[in-house]
Amino acid sequence: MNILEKIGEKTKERIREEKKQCSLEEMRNRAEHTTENKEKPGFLQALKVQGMSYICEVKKASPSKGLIAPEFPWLDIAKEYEAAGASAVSCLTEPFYFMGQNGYLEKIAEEINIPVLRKDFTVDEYMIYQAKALGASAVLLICSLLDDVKLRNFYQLTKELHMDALVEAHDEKEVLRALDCGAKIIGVNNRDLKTFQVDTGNSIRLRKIAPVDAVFVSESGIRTSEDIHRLRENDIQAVLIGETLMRSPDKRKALEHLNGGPLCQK
Ligand SMILES: O=C(O)c1ccccc1NCC(=O)[C@H](O)[C@H](O)COP(=O)(O)O
Repeated sequence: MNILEKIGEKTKERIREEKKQCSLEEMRNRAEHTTENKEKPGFLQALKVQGMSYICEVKKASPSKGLIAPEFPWLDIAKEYEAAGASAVSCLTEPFYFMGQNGYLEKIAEEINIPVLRKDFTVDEYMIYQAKALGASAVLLICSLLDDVKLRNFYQLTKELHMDALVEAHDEKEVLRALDCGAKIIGVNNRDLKTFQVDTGNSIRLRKIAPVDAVFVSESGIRTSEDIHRLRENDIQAVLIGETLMRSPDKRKALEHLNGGPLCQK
């Protein structure tokens, strides 16, 4: 089993337990009655800025790096990202490998006016209703964790709930599967899940097989303004950045440095 499969299995277990506290019917009901997000731009819309758009991640720990942020003022971090001009915030809710919590997402979504992506390992439709009920504007659908039927159904459910999905691929075949399910936002992860090595060349290579009108997000391992420049030159419209920002004491300065100047606002 690779790390993603392990996280997927652990997530299935976790959701089985969570369903005992709040059933699928109850979660569906909560999702359908939430009023959160009515005033915010959608996730897809927020990514359509001139220049590069930034999805900034609130991330305490990870399987590849262990503990990243021993001090973790998660709400202040999200507010700092918003003030610095981020297009969206990505919030980890996976507890066992990333030390995330649903409560972080819920409070962040309530307190900021940009969309929040629930960064979790969606393996059950329950998690999509739950994301909506917690205030997320978008969820992550990872191709390698889902068969074609689930990928399509889960994508469809995000649309029914007026959410967006970041559909994540690691190779050519998965980019084609993402497009096939109707994805408008394709994320390519630059992290090799066997070695944890990152190579932004992976998203540049795969950009070429997605249509120009798909919003293409390069995820993981983005460290320098040169990385951003090269991604932008290769028609990549958005980046998802965690560790580099989490380790920067001044998020605005770090983002402006990466971007080579202030971020473009809509
Ligand atoms: O971050 C990890 O170590 C990791 C390992 C296995 C599966 C997923 C993993 N990360 C999830 C992400 O996609 C990243 O948090 C995100 O792209 C930001 O990456 P980074 O900027 O490198 O922190």
